[in-house]
Amino acid sequence: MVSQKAQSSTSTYLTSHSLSIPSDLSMPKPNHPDPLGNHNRDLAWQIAPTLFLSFKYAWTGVRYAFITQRNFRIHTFMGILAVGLGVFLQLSSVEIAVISLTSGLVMVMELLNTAIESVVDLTVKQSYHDLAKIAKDCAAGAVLVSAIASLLVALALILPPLLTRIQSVLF
Ligand SMILES: Nc1ncnc2c1ncn2[C@@H]1O[C@H](COP(=O)(O)OP(=O)(O)OP(=O)(O)O)[C@@H](O)[C@H]1O
Repeated sequence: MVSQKAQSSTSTYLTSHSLSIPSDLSMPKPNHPDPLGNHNRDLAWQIAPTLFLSFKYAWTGVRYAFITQRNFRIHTFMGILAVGLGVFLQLSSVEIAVISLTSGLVMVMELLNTAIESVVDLTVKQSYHDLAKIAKDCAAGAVLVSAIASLLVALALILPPLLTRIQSVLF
């Protein structure tokens, strides 16, 4: 049921961006030779020929996650808020770096979670499989653990100076 919802948002995204899923994913199409001469990518449908295109595809992935994944949007907003508060409260550069790292880690985990969900859906389609459940639950667990760690870091570094600032304004 939830998978159907995820698949429908993926389909909407693909349709609105004039993209489609290749009908025969099992057939390798080695008509895009690896420009670096690596021979370990024979199964890849396409290999980005330039560094610029690699960045473009990576950005497309971030955009896809932002558009289709509500949790990714929430984590992005929370990360911006945490770093913004750090700057506003004039935390040290090391403290802001730690907040940025942990906030970024949650977004990275959310991107990997989205990637794993897509590969699982691609593999098992709409059928139930215990291993699909384990893969999705563990990927979601990774996001949860990183979010808790990020929250603890934010509480430890932001809350004390924030409370001091609020007290100084009120009293
Ligand atoms: N094919 C499947 N087989 C078994 N269980 C599945 C399958 N698809 C989904 N599930 C179960 O449903 C849960 C929710 O699936 P979904 O695809 O929405 O992942 P999610 O991690 O909750 O997504 P999101 O991160 O977008 O909230 C999974 O964590 C898993 O327990």
